[in-house]
Amino acid sequence: EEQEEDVLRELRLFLRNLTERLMLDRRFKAFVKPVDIEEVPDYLMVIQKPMDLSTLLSNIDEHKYVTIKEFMSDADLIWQNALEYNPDSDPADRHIRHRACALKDTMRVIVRDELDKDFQRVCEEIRESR
Ligand SMILES: CC(=O)c1csc(NC(=O)C2C[NH2+]C2)n1
Repeated sequence: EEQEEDVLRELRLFLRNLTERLMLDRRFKAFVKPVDIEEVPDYLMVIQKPMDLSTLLSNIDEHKYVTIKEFMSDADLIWQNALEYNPDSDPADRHIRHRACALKDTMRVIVRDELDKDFQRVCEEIRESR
């Protein structure tokens, strides 16, 4: 009903704000756009489910996420993919892994500190009712 749509509108506002803040952070520049398959032709041989911050933003606008858990499943792909694609000990791999870990921790801290637990539960109830 309408009150449910009010809740989901507020969730989308939170998710857009979170995603936009991550996109503005210089550390996460490599995660803003999809990996360019022309530049990195082997990427799709290693990574089954590519994800990036601009794709998250499009998904939000397409009402893909009803709970924070669903959003975090996609958002976690970004840093998980980076750790998988960059496993070596060379400095370039270590550098992007460091940024992937910073992305993971930054997202979790913002969600823990800024998303109300009761609000999260209301979103879960809506998902279970559909
Ligand atoms: C988004 C992502 O995970 C990404 C973009 S470039 C890259 N890795 C490299 O450019 C090389 C460093 N060793 C391979 N990883």
